[in-house]
Amino acid sequence: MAAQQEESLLARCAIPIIDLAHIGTDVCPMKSVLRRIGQQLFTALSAKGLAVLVNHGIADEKLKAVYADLDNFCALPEGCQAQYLRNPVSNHGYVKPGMEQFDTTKKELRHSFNITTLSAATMPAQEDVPEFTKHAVPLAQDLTNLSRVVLQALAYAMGVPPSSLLASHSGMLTPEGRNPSTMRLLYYPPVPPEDVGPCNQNDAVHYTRCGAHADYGTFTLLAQDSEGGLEVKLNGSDKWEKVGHLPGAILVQSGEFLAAWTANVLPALVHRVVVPPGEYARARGRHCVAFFCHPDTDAVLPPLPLRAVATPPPPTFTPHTHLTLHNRLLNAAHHLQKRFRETYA
Ligand SMILES: O=C(O)CCC(=O)C(=O)O
Ligand SMILES: [Fe+2]
Repeated sequence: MAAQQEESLLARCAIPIIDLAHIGTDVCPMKSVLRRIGQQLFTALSAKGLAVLVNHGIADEKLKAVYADLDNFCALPEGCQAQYLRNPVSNHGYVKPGMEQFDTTKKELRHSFNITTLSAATMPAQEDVPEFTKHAVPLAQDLTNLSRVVLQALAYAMGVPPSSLLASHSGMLTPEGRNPSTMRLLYYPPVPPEDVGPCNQNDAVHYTRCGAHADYGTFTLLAQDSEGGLEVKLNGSDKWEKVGHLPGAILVQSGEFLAAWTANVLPALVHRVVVPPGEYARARGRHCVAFFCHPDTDAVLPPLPLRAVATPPPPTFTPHTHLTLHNRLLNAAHHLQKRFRETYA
């Protein structure tokens, strides 16, 4: 009997799929392809808040290698992990379950390793996780380059010079710490069989994987394994919908900075990761890699010359109340620090 496909946005072809074949390189992309991709991305992000990239050139093996490295990191003794704990200033390092909470009513079972600089000295040492740096650095570079392609494509669609958007994001993963962009490796461990506590329902521990939120930056690139659980609220809708899985694809989700900069023409995508139902799914771990693309800390972006877009639907979520406008120029740095204070213990 054929396996039944799960009902999801991807299964219903409800997320625009954008083909990056023939793009060239991030340094010298094909202008005609960039323009086409820019239009498709802009349309997708304005209507849905997300799109799917295929033929992006990042091999699945590279993702699987970092998933395995993170598993090895999570298996280290707590004392050894402790030396790599997240640095609150740089945001680089290991975030153990409970350290970052989006939903305070549930226990969020999630291990993350944030990478904000590629210096080997800040990565797990070879004797702890032998190939961590060897795998993570090239993947971070690939995702930085892919972000540069997305930025240039968006610039075309927004009517600003691609070089201006690249310039305002020029510090991604550079050692000077002038750009908060982050590659995050995520592992969600299996969830205990039932949400029941030792005595009665009031003592029950309620688990989730990642509470509802929108990401803070320009956009997020997201590669996930096939375990499922990612849900989104499409713009204008209050309903949670499963994203589903398309092998090899990378999702693009718009973030709060982009929403603020475009006056919600490109609204931030609200998302969460739930524990899929059923004993089998609960007993399985989930892996994913997110690349949070942010503007430079000192970047000030001008109001956009957006051509009047047909009145955007009312946003599901108005996330940009902390984004500050200085003389009508948008500065993202304070906003990010505020979000970190809200979510990190
Ligand atoms: O695991 C995922 O699919 C999403 C993770 C996420 O939303 C985040 O870390 O901000
Ligand atoms: Fe997120």
